[in-house]
Amino acid sequence: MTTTRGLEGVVAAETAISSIIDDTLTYVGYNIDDLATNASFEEVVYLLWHKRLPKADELAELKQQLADNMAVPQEVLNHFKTYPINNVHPMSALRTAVSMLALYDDAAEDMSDEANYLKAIQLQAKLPTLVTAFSRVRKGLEPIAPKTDLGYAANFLYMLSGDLPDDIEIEAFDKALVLHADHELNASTFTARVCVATLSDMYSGVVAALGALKGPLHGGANEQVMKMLTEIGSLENVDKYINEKLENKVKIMGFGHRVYRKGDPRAKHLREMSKKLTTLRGESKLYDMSVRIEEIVTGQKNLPPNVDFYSASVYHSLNIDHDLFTPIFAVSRVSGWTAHILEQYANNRLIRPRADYVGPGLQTYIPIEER
Ligand SMILES: CC(=O)SCCNC(=O)CCNC(=O)[C@H](O)C(C)(C)COP(=O)(O)OP(=O)(O)OC[C@H]1O[C@@H](n2cnc3c(N)ncnc32)[C@H](O)[C@@H]1OP(=O)(O)O
Ligand SMILES: O=C([O-])CC(=O)C(=O)O
Repeated sequence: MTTTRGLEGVVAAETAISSIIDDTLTYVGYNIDDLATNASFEEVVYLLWHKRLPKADELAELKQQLADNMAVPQEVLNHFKTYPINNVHPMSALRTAVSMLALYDDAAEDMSDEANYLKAIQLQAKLPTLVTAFSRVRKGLEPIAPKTDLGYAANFLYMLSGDLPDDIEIEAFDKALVLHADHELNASTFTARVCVATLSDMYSGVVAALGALKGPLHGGANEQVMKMLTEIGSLENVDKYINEKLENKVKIMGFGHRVYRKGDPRAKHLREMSKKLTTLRGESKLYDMSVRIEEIVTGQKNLPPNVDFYSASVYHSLNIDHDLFTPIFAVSRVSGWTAHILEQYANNRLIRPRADYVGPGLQTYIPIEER
């Protein structure tokens, strides 16, 4: 048996949801550049779930379904109030809360196609409410109920701050959601598929995926990028800081990718948004620092930025707490996870690879008193 470390290059599933071919990302055959420029997040969610773009009435129906299902059970909100708040990362709170949601869904164990589609809607609708409610509860504030007349992106920003967001904020956040929605067989999506391939339920698949997304080598990198920018503090400090890290073989968060070689096509959209929003907020220093970091890392290591690099300064400019960046990634990616879970159920086979055993050879059991 030969081992492929990290399953690099291994093709482990067939999918009709998204593809990365020659550094081009498509959702159901639509180029990400086209979608980022033209599509709303709700359209993308419909596309991933139904493998086609919605007609106007279908989009209106989905928007209504999402708005109607955003409220979460009071028991789940009350549970947040019992957490040792200073020690709880919002990704851990979200992971726990999604697991708890299953307890209040009468159809959680119903494996029919109809019930599974409704679960996807429930999850997509409720994640923004969970993330924003947790953020408020830990600040001693009451959660804000969603407004059914707001779109998905606007509702998130509204529930977070209590203020109605302006058009620029809504457009930027919506685009960020579009860009993060799906990405072929990334680690969290693979995790979700492995979980539900045992014919476990959709909530379990999403809880597993949240655990995988949380790590700094995957979705957790966006929070780490902001931590790095904060530590660096000024444009003058960038060269010394980054060069020292590279010399010591410390990874620069937000750079590199397992699949892309020339570059992540999503990064340029986020770079553009970062420039616009940081300038608007009078914090263009963050953008300038990011550009200089990119010059050094790309120049020295030939590692282009990934989706997590410029999203950090974008979310910061939207006044979002830094440890909510990864939960926001989940709010978008749950669309991809649920699409992949539905695809896995539709043509399921248990995912069970082999391991190359490298431990000791056959040993004779020694009774405990003789060891
Ligand atoms: C949404 C997402 O998940 S996008 C990815 C988000 N993650 C990050 O931004 C974390 C930083 N990046 C990384 O850790 C990696 O580039 C990964 C995990 C994304 C992909 O990496 P892999 O394909 O596993 O490559 P691997 O980690 O083996 O690195 C290969 C070489 O490139 C180097 N390298 C890779 N990424 C980086 C980086 N960000 N900074 C510096 N060096 C890096 C490694 O040190 C290694 O060097 P070596 O061969 O001299 O030991
Ligand atoms: O595909 C990957 O390995 C990671 C990634 O960029 C994503 O999940 O968006």
